[in-house]
Amino acid sequence: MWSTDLKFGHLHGRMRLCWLVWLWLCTLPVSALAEHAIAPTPVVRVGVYTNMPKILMGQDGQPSGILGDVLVAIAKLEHWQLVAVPCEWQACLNALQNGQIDLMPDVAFTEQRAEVFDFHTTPALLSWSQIYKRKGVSIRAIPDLKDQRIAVVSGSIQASFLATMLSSFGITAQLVPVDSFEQGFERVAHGKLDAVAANRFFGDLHAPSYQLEATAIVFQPAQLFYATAKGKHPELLTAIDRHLDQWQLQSDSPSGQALRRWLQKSIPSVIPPMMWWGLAVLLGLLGLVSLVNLWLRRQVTLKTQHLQASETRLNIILNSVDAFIYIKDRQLRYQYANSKVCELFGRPLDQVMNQTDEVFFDAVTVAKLRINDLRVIERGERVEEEEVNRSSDGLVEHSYVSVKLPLRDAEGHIYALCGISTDITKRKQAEEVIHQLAFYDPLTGLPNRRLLQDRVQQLLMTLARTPQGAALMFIDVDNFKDINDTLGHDMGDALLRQITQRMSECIRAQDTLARQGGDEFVVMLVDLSVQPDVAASEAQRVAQKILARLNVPYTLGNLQHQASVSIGVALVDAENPSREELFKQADLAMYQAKAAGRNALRFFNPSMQAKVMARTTLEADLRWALEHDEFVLYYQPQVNAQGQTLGFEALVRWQHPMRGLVPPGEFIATAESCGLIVPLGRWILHTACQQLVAWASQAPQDQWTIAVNVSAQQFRQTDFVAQVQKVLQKTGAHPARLELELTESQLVDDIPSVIDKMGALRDLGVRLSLDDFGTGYSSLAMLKRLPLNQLKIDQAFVRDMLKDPQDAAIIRAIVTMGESLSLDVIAEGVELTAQRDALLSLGCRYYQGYLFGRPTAQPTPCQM
Ligand SMILES: Nc1nc2c(ncn2[C@@H]2O[C@H](COP(=O)(O)O[C@H]3[C@@H](O)[C@H](n4cnc5c(=O)[nH]c(N)nc54)O[C@@H]3COP(=O)(O)O)[C@@H](O)[C@H]2O)c(=O)[nH]1
Repeated sequence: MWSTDLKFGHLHGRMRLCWLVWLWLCTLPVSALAEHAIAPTPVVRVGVYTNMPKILMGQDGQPSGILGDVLVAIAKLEHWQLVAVPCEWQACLNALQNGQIDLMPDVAFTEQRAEVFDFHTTPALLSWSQIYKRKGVSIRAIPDLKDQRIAVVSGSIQASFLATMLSSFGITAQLVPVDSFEQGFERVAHGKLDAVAANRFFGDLHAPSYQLEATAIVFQPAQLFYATAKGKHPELLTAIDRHLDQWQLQSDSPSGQALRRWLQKSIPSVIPPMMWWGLAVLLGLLGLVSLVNLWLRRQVTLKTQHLQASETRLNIILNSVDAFIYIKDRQLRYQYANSKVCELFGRPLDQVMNQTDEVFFDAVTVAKLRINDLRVIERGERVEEEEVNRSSDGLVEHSYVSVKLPLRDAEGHIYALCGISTDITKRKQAEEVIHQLAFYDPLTGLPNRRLLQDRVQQLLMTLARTPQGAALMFIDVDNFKDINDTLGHDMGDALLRQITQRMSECIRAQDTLARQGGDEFVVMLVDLSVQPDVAASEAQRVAQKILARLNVPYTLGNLQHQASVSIGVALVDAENPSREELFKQADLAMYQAKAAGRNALRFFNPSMQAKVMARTTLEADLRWALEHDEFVLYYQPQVNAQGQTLGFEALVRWQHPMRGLVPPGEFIATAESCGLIVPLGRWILHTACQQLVAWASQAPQDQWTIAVNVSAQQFRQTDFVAQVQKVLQKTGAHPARLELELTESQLVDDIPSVIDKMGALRDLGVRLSLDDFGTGYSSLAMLKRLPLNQLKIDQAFVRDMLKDPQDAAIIRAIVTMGESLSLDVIAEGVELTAQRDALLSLGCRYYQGYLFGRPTAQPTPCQM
């Protein structure tokens, strides 16, 4: 039994056990050491600093103290030649790391130190720190440290551990740094400080000589080891472990002897029994803590190894999958990128980290990515979308399917997003090729029969909802077989390509040109007029354009070749029975065109065909009529309430050599649809102005006005104002005598430019009248903005005003409106005196109608 144990003789058995557990030092029969073979004596340089009673330089120049004696005992058994190298603590550790010494005793294990030093496994000594106080200072437990001045060795483990412990208890104490335990003990002894923190070995040994007392405040249990530089001397550590393990089992081992020898020196002869009790409990606890600590360290090591292995495995997986995996923080900066992402960006990971997409993609891509990223980061959505991303130089484009998920912390806050993207560029390209092959003709690149059928089906569905005119044209190249047979298939292909090019120049972007196969093409025209007649003539115009364009000779190799096509047209409307029926109709019409001698156009519907033919003839006749002065102007008087003639409306007639006098209702619409209305309108304006000039020389005609109808197309001409100005200048007509009649429908589109144009006409001095008023949608607000002089009540209201009170009410409203806007109001179609009287009673004072005179070639004033 060693002397300390004797002092515990009165303790309870379990406490003694704790004490023994904690004090691991055991003994081993010396005979066992004889098993070691005697080898050449290696020199072991040992760092020795002074930390009584653990380590100090012995008088024989060998390490001394508990750890020094243990080492000397091991060295003897291992036949090491110990060379004690004196040094200060930090210098010793530096020397060990630099290889200037081989072994260092009294080194507590920490994770940081384990990075640069190796430790053996069985602790050489267990220690703890304790607070020692001056007599008279009242420190019994941790709370008593509040506001005390406590010496701590600067940079020591006690200093940082004590600071952390106090702050975790919320206790403020003044920790005063000192250079050594001796200095700390001295300053406490002299009353400059209240207490000192030291390791228990030093404290127990020196406290009595400084008249200091150990307190019950014990902290920071530590396992002390011999350490070597990392990877340098495993054999030393193995040998130390071997002996320490053996000595644990021996009652009188060298380590036990060393402990007894030095602790005996340190323990004062008289120790208060209560102190022993407290100490025993504490030591027991500390022993337990040490064991738990040891176990925890093992667990931590195991867990760390496990985690490292997991991380390595995960990295291997993440870097080997065929996907782009990345993590972006809330500022959308990359915080992780697997090797596929780094390859894509052409940068190593450290140059990807903390960068945003601006560095890697072009502006359009960045904007699109940002929208999705913010949905994840800000709204916590899981976003799964196809992305087309272009590199920052705009040269490389890839398609991806991307899934982005929010990453949340333990409290559920989103701190990042994780994205997984799969490159589907090749798949997309393959799909595109498949789509191209499935829906497009390889020779011409045009939609094939399948896509055409689909588009026609879509059209029929659209027509069921939104009425519009449309037409299907079957176009077959005349005698194409002969070209193939005589010039060869390559020439035939070349011709088909040139025909394709020319036809695509004849249609609009919204129309479809398709190749059915062989020499058969189909054009689907959309957005035609809802009126079948007009739609037919629109389709006819396109077809004629195609016929003319395709009839121009082709260059095939060295040859000039003349080709033509036959076109069959079927009008499409909501009534069309089915797509198949429609195709049949167009096909049939096309065969009729062929039968008609080729290079021809035929409509499926015979009556439509007749109408189209009639329209074609009419157009040609109108052109002829204009060139050969077959148009004449008729004049109808406009009068006031007293029946005085104020002017006339000019109304065009066609003096047809065969048909006689043709009224405008039979040709104005055709003239409008074929654009002939523009030159015709110019002629009418010019003739009306000439009439004004003819009247200008004598009264009362010099005061008469002429109202001229202006068609929508005419008015829409950008130089219309200039045309009017030119006619006025050329004829010398007085602008104030000219009145232009516009209709409401002409004014509704692009109102600002209409107002500008009307303003410019008013500036010329010309009067402006709104024709057929009441049939359109003019609002008071719009009327207010138009620089008008007159409203002309549509004859439909006048016709029925005597029978229908609603018509009378409308007329009254128009008159009131005119008055409030300071506009003249004239009623047309006045045939009866009763109508005139009723109009007058409603406030309308200007009239036009058969009651006052029919339109005549010679302007004839009212005779009433
Ligand atoms: N762009 C141009 N359009 C013109 C021109 N000349 C005529 N037209 C337009 O043609 C439509 C038919 O005109 P018209 O057959 O001449 O009929 C006009 C009158 O004859 C007719 N009218 C006049 N008084 C009566 C009446 O008491 N009863 C009755 N049943 N009909 C009558 O009304 C027509 C005048 O219409 P409006 O122009 O609205 O004043 C017609 O829409 C003309 O606009 C032309 O030169 N250019």
